[in-house]
Amino acid sequence: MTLSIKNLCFQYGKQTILNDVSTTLKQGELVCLLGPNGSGKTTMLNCISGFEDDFDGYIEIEGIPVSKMRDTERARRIAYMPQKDEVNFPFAAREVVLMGRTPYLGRFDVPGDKDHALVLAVLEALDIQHLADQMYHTLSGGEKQLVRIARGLVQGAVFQLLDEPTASLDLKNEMMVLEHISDMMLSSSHGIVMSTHDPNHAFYFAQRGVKTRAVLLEAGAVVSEGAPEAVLTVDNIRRVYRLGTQILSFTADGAVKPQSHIVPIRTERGI
Ligand SMILES: Nc1ncnc2c1ncn2[C@@H]1O[C@H](COP(=O)(O)OP(=O)(O)OP(=O)(O)O)[C@@H](O)[C@H]1O
Repeated sequence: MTLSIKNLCFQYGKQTILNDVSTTLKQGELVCLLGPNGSGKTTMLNCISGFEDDFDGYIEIEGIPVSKMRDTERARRIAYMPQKDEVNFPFAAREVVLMGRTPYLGRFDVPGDKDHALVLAVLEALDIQHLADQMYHTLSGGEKQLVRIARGLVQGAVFQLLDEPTASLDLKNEMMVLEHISDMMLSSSHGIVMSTHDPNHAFYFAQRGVKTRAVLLEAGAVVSEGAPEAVLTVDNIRRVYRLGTQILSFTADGAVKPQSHIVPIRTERGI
């Protein structure tokens, strides 16, 4: 299955946010969506998920426009983990995760044993089972993030859109989420778009053997896309972020291949 984005343009009022973006996401492939603050990453994910529908261009799965799909049909194909969301009612974390099963329930159905078991399994996989009965609104930012990731996972959609899933996570939880995403990619046929501010995430996934593509946005347009080493070069990063970097290579314990690692050196303010 392929998710195709063709000539996507989006404006807020008169401000162009996305300018003729075309790319694809195939099952079995992970796209790291990178770009400076305000370059349009979240807006692009909002358009793909159907959260924003007032765009020009096409977003299709196997030729069927996502905007023409019924909500449940779309939710079975695309799960969206937004950067932030407000759950305004006093739900326990486990109930928030259980909401991911909604696309599989009829209007008057209640979740069954299988749904509850899946929720528990995902909470355990993310090592947050101890949060299950805590009220969502009382969780820390990082804990909420993990609960939202769990909700996306139980949704079981082919395509997963993750908006900065590791923002506000501590070092260990960031690595755990990266490991979980790469394990999921290696053991199933999901397609993932993950926006991130850390280009090293793309190198990490590629090094783990995940079919990884980097897409670099600047001011709402794709400036480069392809294999992480081809996109995340010193020149491209200087051009897009106005940041001088060095790319190091190291071989992690137990790894067979060396992994690249971008180290920021200095900004190029005023240039
Ligand atoms: N509701 C809105 N109304 C007007 N402008 C908006 C709105 N939401 C976002 N924007 C603008 O759209 C542009 C792109 O925002 P977007 O959140 O997509 O960028 P981003 O690449 O995800 O940024 P970040 O890395 O900071 O999360 C920004 O200039 C932002 O100010």
